[in-house]
Amino acid sequence: MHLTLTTDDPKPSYGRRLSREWRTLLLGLLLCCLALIWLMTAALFHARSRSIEEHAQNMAQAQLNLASIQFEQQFTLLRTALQQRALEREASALPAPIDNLDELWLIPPQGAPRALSGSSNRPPLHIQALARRLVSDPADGAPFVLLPPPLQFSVSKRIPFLLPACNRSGVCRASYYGSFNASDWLPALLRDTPGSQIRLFNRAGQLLIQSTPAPTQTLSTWRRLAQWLTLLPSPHMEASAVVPSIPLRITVAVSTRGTWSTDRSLPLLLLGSTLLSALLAFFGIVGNRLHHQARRERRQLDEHTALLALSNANLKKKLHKLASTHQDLQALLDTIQVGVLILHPDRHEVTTANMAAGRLFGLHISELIGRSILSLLADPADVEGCESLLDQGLGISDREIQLRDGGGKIFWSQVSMRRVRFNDHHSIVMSVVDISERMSHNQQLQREKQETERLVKQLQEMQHELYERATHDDLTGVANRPHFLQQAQQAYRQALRQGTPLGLAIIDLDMFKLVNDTYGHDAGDLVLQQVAMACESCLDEGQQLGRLGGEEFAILMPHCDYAQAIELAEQVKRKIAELIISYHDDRIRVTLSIGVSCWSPQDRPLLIGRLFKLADLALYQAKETGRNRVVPARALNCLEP
Ligand SMILES: Nc1nc2c(ncn2[C@@H]2O[C@H](COP(=O)(O)OP(=O)(O)OP(=O)(O)O)[C@@H](O)[C@H]2O)c(=O)[nH]1
Repeated sequence: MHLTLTTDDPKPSYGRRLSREWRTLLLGLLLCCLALIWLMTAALFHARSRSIEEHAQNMAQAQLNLASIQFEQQFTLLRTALQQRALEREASALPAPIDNLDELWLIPPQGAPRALSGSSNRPPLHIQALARRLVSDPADGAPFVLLPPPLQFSVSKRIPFLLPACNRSGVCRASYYGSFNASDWLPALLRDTPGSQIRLFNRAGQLLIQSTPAPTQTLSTWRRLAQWLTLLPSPHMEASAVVPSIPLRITVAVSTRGTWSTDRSLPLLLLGSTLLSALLAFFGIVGNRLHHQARRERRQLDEHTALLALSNANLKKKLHKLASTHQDLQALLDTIQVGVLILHPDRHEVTTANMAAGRLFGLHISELIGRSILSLLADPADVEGCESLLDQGLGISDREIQLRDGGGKIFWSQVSMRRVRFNDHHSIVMSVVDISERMSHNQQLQREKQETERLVKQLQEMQHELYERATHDDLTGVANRPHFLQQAQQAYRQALRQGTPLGLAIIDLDMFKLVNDTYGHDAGDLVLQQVAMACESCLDEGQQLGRLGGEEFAILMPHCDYAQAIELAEQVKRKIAELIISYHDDRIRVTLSIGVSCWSPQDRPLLIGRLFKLADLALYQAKETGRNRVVPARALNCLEP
């Protein structure tokens, strides 16, 4: 399975990148091997150098031994010369000594003397004369100390390298310097040769210092000069020996600085150059990759820049178009007398508003823009409701909402909100109509309506009361005579239409005058109320009780024939006869006399008054026949309905 990466920018395949990494790895390994080889070479070279140094030190020691022998010979000659000169001076005058030891002068082989100590820069006459004499005759016969000329030796050794083409050789050169400790022999020498001069020559055999020091001062002066002469740049090898025949210590110092530096630094240079090459190769590879990457990124950046410029131009065009559209929209909105606000779909902030909206809220349009519409809602419940609806993307249609204007004043408004797409952007268009005046009228109307409803209700109650008063008996609450007669007329008409029977019973309390006379009129009223209630309790639905006047009542019984009417009358009579009415401490009992009449469909039509007349005749008959009785009208032979 091959993995193929496809992008707009062609990149090397995975296999090619892998081989490049392998090449880099192999190059690194090769450089490491080379560095290892050069390290081994440096170690071998260092070992060889150590052997050469040992050889050079042996050579120096041998030269030192040779110098010791030469010194011994020189001082033997010196002693002999001194003894010979001492004998010769007995007959000749000694040259004027140089008394001032603090003034030491260096007399170069060619040139003017130079002060080594003291304050005078100009040499005195005797120094100038001495210099002239020494230049003309350096081998003057005055006593002198001669240091041997510098010894030089050289060693040469071939140093093979591992690489066949590289044959190198190292050369060691060293200079011989001598110093001596004159603490023992120089005072004795000066004592033996009083007034003598000491001359100091350099390693080329040229006279440097000529002096006749006092014994006590000469020691330190000469030690200082000797130290000055024996200064070495930086000795690395040192050997010393004591000349056995004279109190002289000879020190040989061999400077190797600069001798082996070339050969010692060569492996280090090679190693450094190898490491530097490795580093350069590494940084070259990395730099190459970075360069390619930078070029690729630069190309991508250029493409992105071009795309950005293109989109920027398009954006400018759209912005320009949007600005002109916005101006048109603003002009259009300003012609509308309804407040219109355009809101951000998510933040619900006002982005555009017309002048009518500004007037509604008492704010300039610029003050409205940026405000959250939720901050303009006065009722927290509306805030929650509107926020929920807007978040769900739903709209609001003609909702009556209380808004708060810029001064904090609350006014009623009719608000509609709808999410629209305008210029490829979603927005919420909100229309606001001030309905505070209408709401005030509505509230006034509502109040008036409530008042009217209250009055109507009161009127109805009064009407009902009037009706009740007009149709019902004040004392017993049953239908009064006119209303009962009216109802009897209607029931009769209905019986005629439907062809159903209609029963009528007229009831009269027996001996009621006696009740009034015995217990009083109030007791009579109570009896009338209790009798009416007892009679009503015996009635079925549709049957009607009425008070015809005084102690006289009547019962209208639709759909009842004679038998049913008589049965009901008997029931009422029994009920009243069993009724005991308590009045204070008295127990009052009354009876009824009832006359019953009935119209049947088989009968011929009659006036309702005739039916009453028949019942009344029957009642009269009941009174006449002993009271507490029910007498049907049909029992009266003389009467026909
Ligand atoms: N307490 C009271 N008495 C009334 C009322 N209306 C009529 N009366 C009395 O009822 C009595 C009727 O008496 P009467 O007509 O003589 O009849 P009665 O005494 O019942 O005798 P009979 O009918 O023959 O049995 C009268 O005394 C009236 O004053 C009323 O509303 N209240």
